[in-house]
Amino acid sequence: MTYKVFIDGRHGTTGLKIDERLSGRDEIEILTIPEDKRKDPAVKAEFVNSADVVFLCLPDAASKESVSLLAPGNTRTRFLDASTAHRTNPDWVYGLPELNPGQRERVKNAQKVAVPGCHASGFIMLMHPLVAAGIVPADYPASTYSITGYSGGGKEMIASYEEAGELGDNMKSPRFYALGLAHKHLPEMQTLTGLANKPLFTPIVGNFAQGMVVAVPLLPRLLKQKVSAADIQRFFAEYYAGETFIKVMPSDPAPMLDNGFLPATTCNDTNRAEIFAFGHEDQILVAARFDNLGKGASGAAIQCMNIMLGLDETAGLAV
Ligand SMILES: NC(=O)C1=CN([C@@H]2O[C@H](COP(=O)(O)OP(=O)(O)OC[C@H]3O[C@@H](n4cnc5c(N)ncnc54)[C@H](OP(=O)(O)O)[C@@H]3O)[C@@H](O)[C@H]2O)C=CC1
Ligand SMILES: CC(=O)N[C@@H](CCC(=O)OP(=O)(O)O)C(=O)O
Repeated sequence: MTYKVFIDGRHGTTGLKIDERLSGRDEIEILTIPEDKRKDPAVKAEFVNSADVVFLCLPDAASKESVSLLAPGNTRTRFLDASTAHRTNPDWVYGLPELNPGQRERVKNAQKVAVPGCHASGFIMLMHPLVAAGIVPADYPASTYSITGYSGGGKEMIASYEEAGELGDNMKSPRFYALGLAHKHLPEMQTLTGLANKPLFTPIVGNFAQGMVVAVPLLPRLLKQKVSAADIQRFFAEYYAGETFIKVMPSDPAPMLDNGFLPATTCNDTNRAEIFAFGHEDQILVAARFDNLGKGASGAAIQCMNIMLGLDETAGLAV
C-alpha cells in the first residue's frame, strides 16, 4: 500500500526535513505542487484533497487557510500541523504519543494532529507526568528555560547566523529572547501540563544550528511530597518504561555529562529525547535534551504519521 503525502511548505526548514526523512520510503509517494502555484489556494485544494496525509509546515495563518481547503465530507485526508495554530484546539489531537497511556491511540485515530512546539515538547515531557501524579501541585509557580540552536527560528534566523559573514560578539554569544514573557508555546505548556498558571519561560538561542535542552527547577519544599532527585528519576523511569524515543538517564548523571557539562547537541539527527533529574533533597533540576528539528519538530511529525497510518512507529527515525 502506498500513501500519498503532500508537504505544504516543503521548502521551509521543517518541510525540508520532513521531505528528507520521507524520501526513499517505499510506502510513501510525495505529491509535488508546481513551485509557482504553491501559495495558490485553488491549486492547493486539489493537493490537499487528493492526499492521504498533509503536513503543514507553514506560518500559522497559512496553516489555517490550508485546513479550510478540506472539502466537505472528506474524512480521508489527515493533517499533521507543525505550526502553533491548532495546538490547544480541542478538535485537534496533541501529537505527543508518550504524553499519557491513551495518547498514542488518540493520535492513531485522529484526522487532525498538532505537532508540539519544540520548547513545549521538553517542558510537557517533564511536567505533565509530575502534575498528573500529584508530585507537582497544579498551582506550582513553575519556571523553565531552554537553550536552542538557531534552526528553531526558521529560514530567517538561519540566514541571520549563516549568511551574515563574520558574526559580531552579540551574535556569537547565547541570547535570551521572548523577553516580553509571552512566548507562543506558553498556551500549550499550560494546557498540556494542567498547571493553573503559565510558567515563567525564558528561551535562549545559541550560535549552533540544532539541538535543545529544556530545564525546569523544582523546589522540594514547594512540592506536595518530600522527594529527591533520585525519586524523580525513578518516577520518570517507570512512567516512560517501554517508550522507544524517551530515554530516562540514570540517577547518577555525572558519567553522562561531558566533563560536567550538558551539551545541547548530543541527540542531533535522532528522534530521541533524554530525561535527566539532577540535584539533591533541597533542590532539583529536571531537564530534557533532544534535537529541536527531531523530536522537537519533523521527527515528532513523522512518528505521529507512522502511528496514524498503522506503520512501524520508528520507521525512518533514528533512536
Ligand atoms: N524551525 C523549527 O524548528 C520549527 C518550526 N515549526 C513551525 O513550523 C512552521 C514552519 O516553520 P519553519 O519551517 O521554521 O519556517 P520557514 O520560514 O523555514 O519556512 C516556512 C515555509 O512556508 C512557506 N510558505 C509561507 N506561506 C505559504 C503559503 N501560503 N503556502 C505555501 N507555502 C508557504 C515559505 O515560503 P516563502 O519563504 O517563499 O514564503 C517557507 O518555505 C511554523 O509554523 C513554525 O512555527 C515547528 C517546529 C519547529
Ligand atoms: C530559536 C527560535 O526562535 N525558536 C522558535 C521555536 C520554533 C518552534 O519550534 O516553535 P514552533 O514549533 O511553535 O514553531 C521560538 O522560540 O519561537
